[in-house]
Amino acid sequence: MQEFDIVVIGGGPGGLAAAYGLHAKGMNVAVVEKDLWGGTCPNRGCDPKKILMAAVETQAHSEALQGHGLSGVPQIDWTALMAAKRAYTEKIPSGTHSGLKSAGIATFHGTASFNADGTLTVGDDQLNAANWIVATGQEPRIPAIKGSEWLNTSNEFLDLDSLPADITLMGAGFVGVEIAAIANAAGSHVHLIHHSDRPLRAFDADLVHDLMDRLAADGIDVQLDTDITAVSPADDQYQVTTATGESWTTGMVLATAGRRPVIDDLHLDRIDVVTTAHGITVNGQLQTTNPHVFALGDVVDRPQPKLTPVAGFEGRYLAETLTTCDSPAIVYPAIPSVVYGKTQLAQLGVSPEMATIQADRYQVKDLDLTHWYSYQRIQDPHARIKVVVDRTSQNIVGAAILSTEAEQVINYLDFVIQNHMSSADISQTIMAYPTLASDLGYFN
Ligand SMILES: Cc1cc2nc3c(=O)[nH]c(=O)nc-3n(C[C@H](O)[C@H](O)[C@H](O)COP(=O)(O)OP(=O)(O)OC[C@H]3O[C@@H](n4cnc5c(N)ncnc54)[C@H](O)[C@@H]3O)c2cc1C
Ligand SMILES: NC(=O)c1ccc[n+]([C@@H]2O[C@H](COP(=O)([O-])OP(=O)(O)OC[C@H]3O[C@@H](n4cnc5c(N)ncnc54)[C@H](O)[C@@H]3O)[C@@H](O)[C@H]2O)c1
Repeated sequence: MQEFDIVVIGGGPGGLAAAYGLHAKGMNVAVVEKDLWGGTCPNRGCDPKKILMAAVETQAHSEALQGHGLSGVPQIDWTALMAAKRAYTEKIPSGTHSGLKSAGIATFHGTASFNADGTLTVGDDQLNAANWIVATGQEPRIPAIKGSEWLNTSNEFLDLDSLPADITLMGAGFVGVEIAAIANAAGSHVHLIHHSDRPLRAFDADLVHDLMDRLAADGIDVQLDTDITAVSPADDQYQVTTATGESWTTGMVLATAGRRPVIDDLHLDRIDVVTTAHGITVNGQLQTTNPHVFALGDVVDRPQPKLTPVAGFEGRYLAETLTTCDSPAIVYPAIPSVVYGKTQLAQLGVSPEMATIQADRYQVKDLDLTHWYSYQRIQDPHARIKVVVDRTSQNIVGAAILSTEAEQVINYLDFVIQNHMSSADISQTIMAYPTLASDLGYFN
């Protein structure tokens, strides 16, 4: 039996933030990882996705300037782009593991499983700890349809040797919309199929509608209120069938219908940790129903979006609070969400929809940005922002933006909201001009 102060299960961004923080406070820490050290984000999530997106964004900027000083749209070389992605991702697991080892954090590679006596088995190793942190993340959910065994996921897409000429995505959430943008820009014909009329439900409905129009204008076959009911092999392709009997042949079908918590192997029932279909139940201190077991990151059942910076924030919170008594509950700052692509959709703070419901408290400014200098310069065809302003303080408290530059603007607004600033406050800062940052003072 090997004894530790804390054992962290899951070597992703959340687990690693907790492990390094607790180690820095003098704790004897071990981390267990069953697959790739570094977890989803750097191996098969945010980072490889955004490497592919670099080509998409550059192509989109060039496309917008056709007839405005550029001629010829660059084409994506999938093989070379995938090689660039792999050159980055292949170093992640060994680099992450050696970072832990050189810091003096114990590591175990294998699937962790709790025993009824509260200890942990990892292969041939038996571990015991005063406290445990479960940070095992999520994995793609495979819908139970006829032929579900033929469905692939974002894991396979982000490591494809060659891109099929036709690809079908089942679900228009974050993953589906981003993969649609990449595959479309790289030359594949994309079917983006969503079962309801409300894709990207967490985002402003008007801007989502605008985004769907943009995707359709780019040549993506966007079908809402459509259920894929069966997938079957057809020669070296697949036949997709919908509930209304429509069908087509496609080179690959991806389940992009959401993700599920990775908890099956842990046997959490043996140690009285309660879970739901959405993940592990925790209190405000991220403590589970077993007082010695904590959980963080994507595996937790909580309303905050499941994003890398949120997992890291929770890891740092636990590193701080596990070493103190009677710690205060975690308080999340405003959390920006961005759907990347040729056109980016971003949102932060009080949503325009919520602000409209509470109209006596908030004002929503719906601004067409296409004629603003920053967007004319790059010929951004559909830039629009909704800014939420608190009527009493005049502070900006929320925003939703659709534009090729949304990821930058939302991060500037994150600082504005975090620092309780109004446009008048922003005007007291001299920004480099003309830039997206110098636009901030004009938002109300
Ligand atoms: C395609 C895609 C794109 C994304 N893009 C973005 C983005 O642009 N921005 C963003 O902020 N977020 C993005 N995300 C979400 C982001 O990847 C996650 O929020 C983040 O990785 C969560 O970190 P985590 O530490 O909670 O879990 P994970 O990173 O999933 O790590 C959990 C680790 O636990 C391990 N594990 C599981 N069970 C066991 C066990 N029994 N024993 C031992 N180890 C175990 C797993 O192998 C895994 O390595 C994306 C996700 C996907 C799938
Ligand atoms: N840019 C980013 O920050 C980014 C990118 C990718 C993923 N993520 C994170 O990962 C999480 C998971 O992303 P995701 O896209 O897998 O899930 P998601 O929940 O965002 O989207 C899945 C969508 O599929 C729909 N769906 C469910 N069943 C379906 C079916 N049978 N047919 C068609 N559609 C169906 C759901 O209604 C939902 O809208 C996100 O919530 C986000 O937190 C973030």
